[in-house]
Amino acid sequence: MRLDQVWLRYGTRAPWVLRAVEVEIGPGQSAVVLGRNGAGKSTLLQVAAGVLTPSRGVVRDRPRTIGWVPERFPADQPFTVAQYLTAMARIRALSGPTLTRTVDGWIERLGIAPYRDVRLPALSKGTAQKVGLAQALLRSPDLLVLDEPWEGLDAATRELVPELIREVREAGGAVLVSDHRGETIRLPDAQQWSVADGTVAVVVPATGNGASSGAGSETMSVVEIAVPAARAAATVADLRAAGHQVLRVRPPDPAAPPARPDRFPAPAESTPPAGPAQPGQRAASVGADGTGKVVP
Ligand SMILES: Nc1ncnc2c1ncn2[C@@H]1O[C@H](COP(=O)(O)OP(=O)(O)OP(=O)(O)O)[C@@H](O)[C@H]1O
Repeated sequence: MRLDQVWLRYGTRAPWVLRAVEVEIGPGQSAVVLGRNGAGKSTLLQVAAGVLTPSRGVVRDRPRTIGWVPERFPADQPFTVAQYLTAMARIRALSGPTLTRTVDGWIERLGIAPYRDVRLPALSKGTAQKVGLAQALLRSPDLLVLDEPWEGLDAATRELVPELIREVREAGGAVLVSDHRGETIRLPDAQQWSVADGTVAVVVPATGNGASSGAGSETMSVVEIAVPAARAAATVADLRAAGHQVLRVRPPDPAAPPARPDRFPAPAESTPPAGPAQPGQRAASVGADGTGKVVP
């Protein structure tokens, strides 16, 4: 799945929350979405899950079966846990003994059996969150999107979350998860998507979860280039066609000085050799303000 030049704002006069975002994730991969409060993590996840439609740009190749766990499970519904999960399982085209087995299995695994006949509004936040997790996993998702899944969970279930993520990945699903508690230290091989100022910077780990070009173990070079804003989209297309991975295009920064040809000195003896990129780092961007990173 790829977010292609995605922009989003909550109203025609509202400020942009996401600006020219370019990220992608493939089957079996996971990414942790990081950023300060209000940076746009939930917005990004909702766009990925199809809950929000981009104001501009497109989401390409979104998988068919999506498990979506919002930051706050909407527990204001007049059903018991069992009724709710059964209805959700039907929506996911389960039926008969498979439906019963699946619903019972998740109720058991997430430790919510004592609450199966309790109505959703009466649940604690943590138990409601578990119901939210269960409904997302009733059918093995091709894309699992978890917004702050650790919030309100007890210790045992917090331990379970990385296991659930691993299982989805092993079944070929992709996983996006936001985290402001630092819990994603439990997901060492996930990509990191850092959201700031409406843009997303990507760091791919050296092993285990590389992006689709599979160059995770190579030593990477980072090339920064500047293009006129009007040429940004075409340049991205050219770079992709040439086999480079372009993960980000920075929007114009009005405060930035105009790019000058001498901003990036030509390689010369006096130029200190660039160190290797961070292990596994494959950031790439073409900045309309003139900065960016392209990795072959
Ligand atoms: N439904 C909405 N209507 C208007 N503005 C919104 C809406 N949802 C979010 N925003 C605004 O969009 C910006 C990004 O919010 P978002 O919830 O995506 O950030 P976040 O990084 O997930 O924050 P947090 O860590 O606090 O959950 C914020 O300025 C927020 O106020």
